[in-house]
Amino acid sequence: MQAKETIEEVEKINIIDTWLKKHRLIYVGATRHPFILSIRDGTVNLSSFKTWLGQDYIFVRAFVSFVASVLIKAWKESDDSGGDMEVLLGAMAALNDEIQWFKNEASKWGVQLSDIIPQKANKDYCRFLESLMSSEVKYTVAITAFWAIEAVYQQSFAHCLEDGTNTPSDLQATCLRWGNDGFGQYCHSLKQIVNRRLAKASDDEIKKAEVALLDVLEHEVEFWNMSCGGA
Ligand SMILES: Cc1ncc(CN)c(N)n1
Repeated sequence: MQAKETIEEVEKINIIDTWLKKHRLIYVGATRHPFILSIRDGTVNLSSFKTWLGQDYIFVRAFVSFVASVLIKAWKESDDSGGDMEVLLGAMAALNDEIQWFKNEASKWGVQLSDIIPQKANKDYCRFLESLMSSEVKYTVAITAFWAIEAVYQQSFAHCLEDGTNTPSDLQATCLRWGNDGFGQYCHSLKQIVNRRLAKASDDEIKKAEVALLDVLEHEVEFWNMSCGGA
């Protein structure tokens, strides 16, 4: 009995890692997608890359509003003992740079951002973000989704920068954008916030946060599929 309680306590401290083990298949599907693997081995189709670039620019604009809503929830619901506001403000500032980065990359690759029409997977993902912006959705659930969205990109693009990969030199900057150590550290800070919130959350919130994580992973897979010319 004593031993079982100890395991449960340990799992409560790091619920995220427990979930990532439990949902390993879909997590690997999102972070080791064929599109990412094609960047990593240098066989990436440049028209797929340009599709991803244009569609992601639209996504990031919706993502900014979502992050603003998470910031508002943090202000209303968090005791901020873990410096949540600072981390979220840093995220907003990074997204400002990210939007500028997309504009520069688009002009480099000849992608006309004003002509981009959002595809179904992108519209579905943006609608999901909007659903999380509702005041009915708790901070713990929204920040779990937020961490997952950032972590998928960090894990995916860092994979393309490992030793022995064949990532094309003109895509290195893209991989570094999300695969750099600073972004990894930022994702780690978000994960700590999420684990701290989940350790204190009600069973209902924990259940909703786990569903939000799974929803994010499914949307990320669909987003990569769309970039490869799927849905
Ligand atoms: C689809 C998607 N997911 C995540 C990220 C990282 N902010 C992004 N730019 N686009």
